[in-house]
Amino acid sequence: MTSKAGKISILYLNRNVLHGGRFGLFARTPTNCAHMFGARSYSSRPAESPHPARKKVTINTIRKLYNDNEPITVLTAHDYPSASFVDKAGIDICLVGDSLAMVALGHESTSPVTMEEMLHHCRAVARGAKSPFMVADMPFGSYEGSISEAVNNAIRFIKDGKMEAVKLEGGTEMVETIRAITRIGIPVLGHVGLTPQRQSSLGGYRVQGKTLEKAKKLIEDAKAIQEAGCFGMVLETIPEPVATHITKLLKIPTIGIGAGPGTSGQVLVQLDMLGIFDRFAPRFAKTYANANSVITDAIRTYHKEVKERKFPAKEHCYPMEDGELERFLNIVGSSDNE
Ligand SMILES: Nc1nc(=O)c2c([nH]1)NC[C@@H]1CN(c3ccc(C(=O)N[C@@H](CCC(=O)O)C(=O)O)cc3)CN21
Ligand SMILES: CC(C)C(=O)C(=O)O
Repeated sequence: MTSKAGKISILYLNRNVLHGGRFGLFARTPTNCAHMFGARSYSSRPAESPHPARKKVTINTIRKLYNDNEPITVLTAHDYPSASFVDKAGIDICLVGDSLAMVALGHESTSPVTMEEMLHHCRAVARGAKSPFMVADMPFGSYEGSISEAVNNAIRFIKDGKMEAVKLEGGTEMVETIRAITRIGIPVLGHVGLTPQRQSSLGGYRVQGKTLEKAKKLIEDAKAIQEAGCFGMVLETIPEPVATHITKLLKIPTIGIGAGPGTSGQVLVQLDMLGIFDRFAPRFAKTYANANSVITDAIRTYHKEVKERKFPAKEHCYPMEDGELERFLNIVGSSDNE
């Protein structure tokens, strides 16, 4: 390597970091370099099956969790590694939320994300998570124009996106749409309260249902979409007493985000709870890790080690075949390599 090339660091996300040491096609074995350099064999775990035995979560499982009064866990994923984390951790429902527009694509709101983009993310998530029940957000503009468009787009999430259910925002005004989608056998997760796709008309990401009148409207919406056939619904950013009351009133599970502990389950955006997304932090977004600084520190160290020629070390290099090095050096001269 020339000294010039040695100063260029290229970001290469290591699969083993992302997957906690799961090796796939590119498995490295200790024999790659060890015999050449006499290095100690370094840690290498046996290949695991991509998704160790975990029972598939179906809509019946969700129903049973609800009947048993066991909290339902929901977490978003937007790509293959984030989906594999959801699966490995035992989460019940994996949501490909349109919040990916903001946290994974850098948009200012969820509105710009398209059907094609959502389907692209869904397919990656479906490859990464096999056990959770798989739900995708229908993006803004994909279900409001007409019922047939909504139905056709819901079908695309099942056929092309490899999802099992769809989520869509709205209350009484979405009843016919929800009915049409559930009638053809696609489970629908409703979403009322703060509906981010309508943030312009809500005046931003504000708490919803803070007055008696607005709480009553929320209750009406929740009852209407239950009646329309939703298997559950997200209650987003509403006062805890309102969410608890709605949960008691309904016969289907409520999944809260910023709705307090009285709902049937909880959902968070994965990049929020990992402490990676740092553009804003809603009050409800508890961080369970500070992955932003872990990742930044790791990349900083990599950058530094390349600049200082500490990486790659001998154990990251490949030997020639036995006896070939001497023959090679005889031809090219040994001074090059020292
Ligand atoms: N990263 C991320 N996390 C989310 O939870 C999330 C998204 N993005 N994008 C789509 C929606 C938008 N969401 C949001 C965004 C901001 C607040 C927020 O900051 N709310 C204020 C409340 C303000 C009030 O009092 O009305 C807060 O302080 O929590 C809430 C929900 C939830 N969803
Ligand atoms: C925050 C959850 C409920 C969501 O809708 C999303 O991720 O888009």
